[in-house]
Amino acid sequence: MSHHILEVDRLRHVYPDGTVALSDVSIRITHGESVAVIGANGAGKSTLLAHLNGHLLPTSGSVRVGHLPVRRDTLAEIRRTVGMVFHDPDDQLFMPTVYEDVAFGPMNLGLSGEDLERCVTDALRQVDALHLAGKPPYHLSAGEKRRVAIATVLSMSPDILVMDEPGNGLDPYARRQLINLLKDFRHSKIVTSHDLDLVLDLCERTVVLSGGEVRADGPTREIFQDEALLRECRLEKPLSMQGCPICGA
Ligand SMILES: Nc1ncnc2c1ncn2[C@@H]1O[C@H](COP(=O)(O)OP(=O)(O)OP(=O)(O)O)[C@@H](O)[C@H]1O
Repeated sequence: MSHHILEVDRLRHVYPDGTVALSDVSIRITHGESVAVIGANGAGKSTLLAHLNGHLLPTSGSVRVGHLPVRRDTLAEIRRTVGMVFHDPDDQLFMPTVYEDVAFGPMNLGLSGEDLERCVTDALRQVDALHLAGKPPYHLSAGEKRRVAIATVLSMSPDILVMDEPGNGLDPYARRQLINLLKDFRHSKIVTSHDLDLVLDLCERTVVLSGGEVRADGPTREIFQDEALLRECRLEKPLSMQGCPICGA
């Protein structure tokens, strides 16, 4: 299972305009962990996640998936192991129909015929989007697009699932379905979200980013109990930990 270990070592990322989005970030995620990366707007969450499957490459430092360093020449193998749900579903959906979008990855892995059909159907069913199979992605609602984007990644059966704001735009029912789906996913998952109740429900470990640096890394409930840390990093407790404003419970 060593290929399921994700190691980020002294990662620094400077965008071409000189913005230092990440400086000296180190994190080790072992097989089966469920980890949230949280932080205020601009903290560096999306930049960090984009390094985990080589969508961005480090300015310095390194990212490794098991024995493989994330580099231009290892990208194909890295992307078979690390499935990435992007912040914006439009970055993920580009085929004429939803079916073709979900089939794209498995087809490239050599699946065809009934195997391909079963794989696409299963992935769409998991996100309750089978009825959308024949639609063009640009006709979908925001929440439907999000669910289909998740299906394009599930259809590849990744060993590590990386999701940037997976709950964005989902109605409460779809959000709950997503949480249950992710709870059933046996391998490692790394999620960014401003939905801190989702984080509390889903991730036993939380990494707090602020100004491109790791400010805290530990058990999620302990992180959310640290009021000074939350204040400093412009975060708030999940609603479910804020108590009832009427009865004070
Ligand atoms: N392509 C880019 N060029 C220059 N600066 C960028 C680029 N993309 C992001 N940044 C900057 O890098 C920093 C980190 O951005 P990032 O998108 O990683 O933050 P985030 O924590 O995901 O924020 P949010 O919660 O708003 O999604 C910000 O200061 C942002 O302005």
